[in-house]
Amino acid sequence: MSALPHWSSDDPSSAATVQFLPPEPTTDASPRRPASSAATRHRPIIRIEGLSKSYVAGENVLDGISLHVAPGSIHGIIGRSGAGKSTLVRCLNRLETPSAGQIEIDGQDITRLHGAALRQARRSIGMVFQHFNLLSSRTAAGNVALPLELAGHSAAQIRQRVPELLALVGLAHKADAYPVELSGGQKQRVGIARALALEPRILLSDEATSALDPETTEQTLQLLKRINQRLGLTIVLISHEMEVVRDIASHVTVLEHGRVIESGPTYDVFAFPQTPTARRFLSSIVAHDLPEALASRIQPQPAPGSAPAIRLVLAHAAASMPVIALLHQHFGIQARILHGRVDTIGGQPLGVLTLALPHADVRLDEVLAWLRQPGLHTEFLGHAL
Ligand SMILES: Nc1ncnc2c1ncn2[C@@H]1O[C@H](COP(=O)(O)OP(=O)(O)OP(=O)(O)O)[C@@H](O)[C@H]1O
Repeated sequence: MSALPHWSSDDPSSAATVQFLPPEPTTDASPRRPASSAATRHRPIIRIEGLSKSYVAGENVLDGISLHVAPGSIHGIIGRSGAGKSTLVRCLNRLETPSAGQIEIDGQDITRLHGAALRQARRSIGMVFQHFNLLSSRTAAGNVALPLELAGHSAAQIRQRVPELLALVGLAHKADAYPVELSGGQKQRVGIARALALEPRILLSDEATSALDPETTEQTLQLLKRINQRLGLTIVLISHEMEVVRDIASHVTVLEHGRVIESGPTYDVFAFPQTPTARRFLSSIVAHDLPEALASRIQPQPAPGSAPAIRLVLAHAAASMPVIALLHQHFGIQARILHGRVDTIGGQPLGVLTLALPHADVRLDEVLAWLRQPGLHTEFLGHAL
């Protein structure tokens, strides 16, 4: 006997009647991400085309990467260990030499540059590292002065510029301190001031907050954000911490085996990941994937005591929609939350909920049709026991 005889277990996409429509014009709530974004509207400051890199002949660590980075954006690069993130970022400032492809920075193909021309181009790209890479024999001021000295600035220019840079990162009072006398967060701020010394247009950050505690991470991210906004600096940031990407990146690219598998505005990638890898990666932030124990309780066919299970992505304004109350109001359904999370991505709310919808008197296809509303994406998962 089926416990839910009136629910349709047919293909839910063949939904018929729409019982209730919102007052505003409906737009397609498709899970596919929008094609147009800031990264495609502006002339990119970084344009990577067909970039490949191998350390060992025949083994591509980067495999035909094409990627555009919009000026003024903060672009996160995520992916498993060994996916090629550091190699990609190190190709951007030619710490690594690409095996094939082009990298244009501000319209100039840096893969063709050598010697003095390459050194000149590198000045427009600063870099911060996970372990700060400060010279222990130099004070904070001395570390910040180093790139200026190497670039041939006069002593008078350096005396003027270094205090400005230390003030920018909130360390004017630590000019004479040696690295050993600084906390991790302070060392990283010296690293950031040093990276900004030659007024780069791009800042590369390779796990810059990974060695810091959560509070210091937050302060460092706020500093990077301020610098991004105040100086219009483009930041390319590798992080294995999805919270960092959520809090700071306007765009994100997911790498797997040296290839781009997803790329777009952070909100869209987080709300509608297109690949299992990205879904897994984002699961600490967005509840796309169900815990194993729960997933195994959802079966394709109804069974006695089971209830249809759906996943709802509530994006933008829809995230504040009282969807459970509305399901009850319109269909008399007493939805049960099986799993879910609401978070804020780039200042915008995003909710992902898995609901069980026990009810005997309504057709599932009608409920799914009603759920097709702006900002709401619904996926029928099966029948939850
Ligand atoms: N200098 C090198 N010589 C040889 N192989 C290298 C070198 N640097 C990186 N690799 C290899 O290239 C692959 C990609 O490494 P990369 O450091 O770019 O990945 P990643 O995504 O940044 O990893 P992680 O998150 O662990 O830092 C790995 O298999 C790594 O072993």
